[in-house]
Amino acid sequence: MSQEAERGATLLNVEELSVEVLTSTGWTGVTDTVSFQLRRGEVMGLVGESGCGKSTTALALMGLLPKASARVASGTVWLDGTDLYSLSRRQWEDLRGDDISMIFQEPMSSLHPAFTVGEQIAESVRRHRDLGRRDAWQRAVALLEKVGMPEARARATCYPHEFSGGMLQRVLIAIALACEPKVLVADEPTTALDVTVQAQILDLLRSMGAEFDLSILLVTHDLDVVADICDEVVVMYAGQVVEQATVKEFLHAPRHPYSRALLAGSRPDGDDSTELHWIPGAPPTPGALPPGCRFEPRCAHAHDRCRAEEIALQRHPDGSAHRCVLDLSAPRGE
Ligand SMILES: Nc1ncnc2c1ncn2[C@@H]1O[C@H](COP(=O)(O)OP(=O)(O)OP(=O)(O)O)[C@@H](O)[C@H]1O
Repeated sequence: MSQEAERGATLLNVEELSVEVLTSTGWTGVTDTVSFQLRRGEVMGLVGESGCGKSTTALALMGLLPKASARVASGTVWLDGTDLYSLSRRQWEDLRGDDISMIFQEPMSSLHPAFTVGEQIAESVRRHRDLGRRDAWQRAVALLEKVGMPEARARATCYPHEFSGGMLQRVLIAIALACEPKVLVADEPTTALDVTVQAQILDLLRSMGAEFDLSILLVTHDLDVVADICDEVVVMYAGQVVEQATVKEFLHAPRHPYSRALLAGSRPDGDDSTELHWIPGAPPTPGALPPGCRFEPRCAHAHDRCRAEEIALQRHPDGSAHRCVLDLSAPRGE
């Protein structure tokens, strides 16, 4: 079997995506030629410290960048063979929900306070499927049952403020899955929840992913979450992809010094916290990038070449990639 077949066919192909945002000095790049491939049925973690461009990337591939302050400068996103940036506004609206859905950290901000959750799920179903009100309502109740909502029929008639954060995230997952999309983009979906509820929502995502044959792009800063449910990882630093690897490769033999630093920092002695908060220094701000490698000022392995030239992303035959003159994964011996 070819390596491509073993890893599954590519469903979402992000090619050289660069996004700019409007700052006091004008349009400034915040992501730079981001490329990765999400395969069918795969759960991919998009990780990196705060400000590295994870959410911007996620919004860009949903066509949801805030128009006044952010724009795609270059690059292409293909979803199952469709060039997303060639779509009209109307086609984007049809695609979102139908083929690709997104859930956010704060479920409350995605729901309308004045409508019951059942109405909101049914509305999402009706927007994409030719169903009458009664059938859409039945589907909403069935979806709530599927995402583990107790007493789904009764809870469908409740308003968002009547739910806990974890239950609201289940409602959002029900809306996201209402039309059985191919891809779910989840931006820190468990960050606002307490630890027990986080585990339940991750279990739900995992089981929904398997049941619906979903590909999931999971934006997270939590490496426990990555280890728990992801198959593949894309590591971003200062707007660039610095490593793409299977979770196993990433956890046991990361190639890039930044990946290694994240992993080391997520396991401080006597503390099982996995927040990415400890690497000395801070990522550069978008308008003030160092010459050469963007991680060089914080890198324990840096040398002259890293300061002198930009480092290209190297692609490897097994589908992984890294952006460094070194390869720290000694066992693979490159
Ligand atoms: N609409 C915007 N206008 C101005 N700057 C923006 C906008 N959106 C993002 N940025 C800037 O782009 C950079 C990347 O932000 P982004 O939210 O994508 O990072 P992130 O990795 O998702 O971080 P976090 O984990 O904190 O959400 C940051 O410097 C951020 O301030």
